[in-house]
Amino acid sequence: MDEDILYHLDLGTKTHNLPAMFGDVKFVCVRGSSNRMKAFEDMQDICTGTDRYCMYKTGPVLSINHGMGIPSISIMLHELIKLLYYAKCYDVTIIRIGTSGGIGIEPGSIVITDTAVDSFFKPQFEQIILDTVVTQNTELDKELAEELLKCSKEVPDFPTLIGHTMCTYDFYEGQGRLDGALCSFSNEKKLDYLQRAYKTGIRNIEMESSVFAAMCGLCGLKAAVVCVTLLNRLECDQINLPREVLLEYQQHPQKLISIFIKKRLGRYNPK
Ligand SMILES: O=P(O)(O)O[C@H]1O[C@H](CO)[C@@H](O)[C@H]1O
Ligand SMILES: O=c1cc[nH]c(=O)[nH]1
Repeated sequence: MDEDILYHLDLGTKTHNLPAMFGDVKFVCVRGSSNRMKAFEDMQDICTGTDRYCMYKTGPVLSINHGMGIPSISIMLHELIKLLYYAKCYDVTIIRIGTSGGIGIEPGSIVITDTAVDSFFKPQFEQIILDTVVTQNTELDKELAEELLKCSKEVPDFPTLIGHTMCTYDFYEGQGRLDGALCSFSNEKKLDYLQRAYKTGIRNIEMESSVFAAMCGLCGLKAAVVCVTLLNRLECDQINLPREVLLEYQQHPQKLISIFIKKRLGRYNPK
C-alpha cells in the first residue's frame, strides 16, 4: 500500500515517522483497561486522536490497552503488528498482563499460560475468514514462559505457576457463572465443567489469550500471557474482594514483568 492508516490507533505511515517513533521497541505490554495503564505510566498517550486504545512508550517498552474480548484485542493486534513492521522493530517480546478467574488455585496467584484453550478444552482458536472456519494454533513460547517462571522466584510473596488458560467469548454463562442475567444450568453442572477443566490442566479463565497466542504465533512474535487470578471459580462466581485488594492483586503480574524486563535489559538490582 502507498499509505497505511492504522485507524483505531490514529497513526499512519504517511502522517507519522513510525521508525523514529517506535524503532527501538523491544517489549510490548498489552493490558485490558486504559485506566489500569494510566496508574502505571505517568506519560503522554500516543493515540490521542482516538478513544479506542491508549498507548504509552518508555524507552524500549511500549504499553497499549486492548479492551475486553477477542474482537477488541484482535483489531488492536492487527494494527500493532503492522506498526512494529513499519517501524522495522526486531526481537520484540509481547506480553499480555491481565486478570482472570482461577480454577483450584489461591486468588492472587499468577498463571503463566503455556497454551490457550477454547471452551471445549481444545488448544486452538477458530477464526472465521470469509465463510470458512480456520483453526489456528494457540501454543505460547515455552522458553519465554520458563524464563518468566524463573523471574517469579524474585517475588516470593505470591504463587506463580505455568498452566493452560481457557479463553471464552463471555464472562458470565460462557465462563460457567450462575450470577449473570441469564443462567441455563445448575451449580452441579457448573462444578462438573470446571472440575473437568482443572483435570485437563486449565488453571485460569479469561477472554483474550487464544487470539493473542494465535496471531502472535503466526506473525513470529515471542509472546506470553501472564494473568493474576481474582477468585477461585470452584468456590464462587462474584469478584467480591475489597477494591484495594484487587488493585494490589493487579500489581502482581506487573511486578513480575518489570523484573523480567529489567533482567533482560541488564538493569535488575535485587534489594
Ligand atoms: O486482563 P483483563 O483486561 O482484566 O481481562 C480480563 O477481564 C475481563 C473481564 O472482566 C476480560 O477481558 C478478561 O480477559
Ligand atoms: O473470572 C474472571 C475474572 C477476570 N476475568 C475473567 O475473564 N474472568
